[in-house]
Amino acid sequence: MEIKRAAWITLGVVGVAAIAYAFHFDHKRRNDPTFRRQIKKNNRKAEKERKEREKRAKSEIAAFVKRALEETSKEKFPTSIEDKEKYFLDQVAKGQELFDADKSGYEEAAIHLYKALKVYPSPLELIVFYQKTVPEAVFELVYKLMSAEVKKKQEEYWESFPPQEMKIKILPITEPSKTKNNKEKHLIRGVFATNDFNPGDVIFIETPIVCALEPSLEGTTFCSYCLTECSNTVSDSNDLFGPIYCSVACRTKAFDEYSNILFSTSNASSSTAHDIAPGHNAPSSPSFSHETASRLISLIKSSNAKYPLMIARFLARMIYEETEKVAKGVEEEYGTFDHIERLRYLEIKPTPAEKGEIELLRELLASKVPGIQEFISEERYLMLKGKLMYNAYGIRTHKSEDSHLIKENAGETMRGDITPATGAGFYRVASYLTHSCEPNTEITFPKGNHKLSLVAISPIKAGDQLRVSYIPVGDRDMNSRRSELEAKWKFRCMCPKCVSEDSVPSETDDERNWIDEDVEGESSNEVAA
Ligand SMILES: C[S@@+](CC[C@H](N)C(=O)[O-])C[C@H]1O[C@@H](n2cnc3c(N)ncnc32)[C@H](O)[C@@H]1O
Repeated sequence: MEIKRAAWITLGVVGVAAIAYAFHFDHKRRNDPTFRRQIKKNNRKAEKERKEREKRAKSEIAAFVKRALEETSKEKFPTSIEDKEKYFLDQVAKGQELFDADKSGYEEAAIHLYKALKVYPSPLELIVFYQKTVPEAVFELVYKLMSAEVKKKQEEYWESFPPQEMKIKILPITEPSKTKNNKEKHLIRGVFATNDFNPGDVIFIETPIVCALEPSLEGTTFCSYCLTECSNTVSDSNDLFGPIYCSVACRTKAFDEYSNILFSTSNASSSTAHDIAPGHNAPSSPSFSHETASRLISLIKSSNAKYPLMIARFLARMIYEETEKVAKGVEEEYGTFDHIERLRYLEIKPTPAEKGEIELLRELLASKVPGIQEFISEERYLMLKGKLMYNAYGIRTHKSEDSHLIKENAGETMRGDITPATGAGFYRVASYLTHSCEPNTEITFPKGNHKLSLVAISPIKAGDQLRVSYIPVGDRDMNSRRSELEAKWKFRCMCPKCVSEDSVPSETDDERNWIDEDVEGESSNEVAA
């Protein structure tokens, strides 16, 4: 009881002293200019010291990141699975030893853990594990290294893509605002020639990342892989989708890139799977879900919807790339996902149809790649669908008299073509071509398959922007062209023809303003539908 009382008295005395000091302080602050100046000076000094400390810490981290990335870039990473395993365990052990010893070893520990990450097949899983097990300060350093690497890779992307032999560059453009009252500028990219071209010249040829036939043509006389019309067909009796191919080469590519993962009941590798005569199926994969695959197939066929198939193929292709990377120990500098990251897209609002597609895809792929369910989030699926639908081109390989065979799904056709397409393809470079009502290039499929050729239709000088027409132009007036583009593509056409024909020019209707600096974070600058 006595102790408690004494404690209260002490607290009371201290409290009274503090309040008295606060009064004194406030009084001085209000009435004594020298005191006020002194306080301001002290505050400025403290703020300066804080900023200096922050700056020092930042530059220490920057120096560490630079040193660590340089050191890692000189490292000869193992390629075989056994050597990778050994290397991984060795790096993790060294890292742990260092961070267990004391704080002075944190930086070196982070470098070892980062090196371990570079050979681990699923780095994201490992990062989550690190977060739970290594000291927070070490984790922060590893995370900084990873972020710096991603940033560097993004900055270097446009140095190696597109390859020089395509004779084009993809450069940022500031797009004048879409509406006259909107002063905001949007940053997009366009394709520019690096050589001169004459009408009729092929500027580049491109193979799609993925493509798909209109579902009503599957299993008829069109190759499911390259979309060509073929008289001699090759089938794959192990594929529940029932595709036909124009050649063994196309069948093998389709099997390796996606059908093996999606609809094939065969568990064998491509070299053996197709040597099995039709009717003599290879043993099916124990994890393969016939039922889920069949449900996805009937969804695609009954609704005539090719985009769920294109997305399934796209995701399967990503899985294929990852497995190739692990098996061969060689990593493509930029994977499929890196290529689509910067593309614009239309935001798609989820409908019950999309929710069903996502569920089926998740179920199907989870039986092949455990843990992929989380990757196929609703947001990511819709983003992928938006990017594919907004940027894909219709591929026309059929004779016009066969057009009646095609039942296009109106909800999936954005381009205003008069004749239906045989299918659609999603291309890395062509996706960046902007529209003009007076285009200088056109997209063709001269080989009658999925290979896209961009052909010059007027003289082009190095440095000119290459533009195609998204809509039939003919002799339509500016308002009609702009309305179609606004309705289907959600942008106000600012091509030179529309700008010159616009009788009420606005300040945003000037010629485009080319800029050199890199565009950051475009993946989020989607055009709202
Ligand atoms: C199919 S994407 C082309 C890819 C785009 N250049 C990019 O950076 O991802 C179509 C987008 O390009 C822009 N665009 C294309 N042609 C245009 C034009 N004539 N006038 C204004 N914007 C255009 C619009 O923002 C439209 O949303």
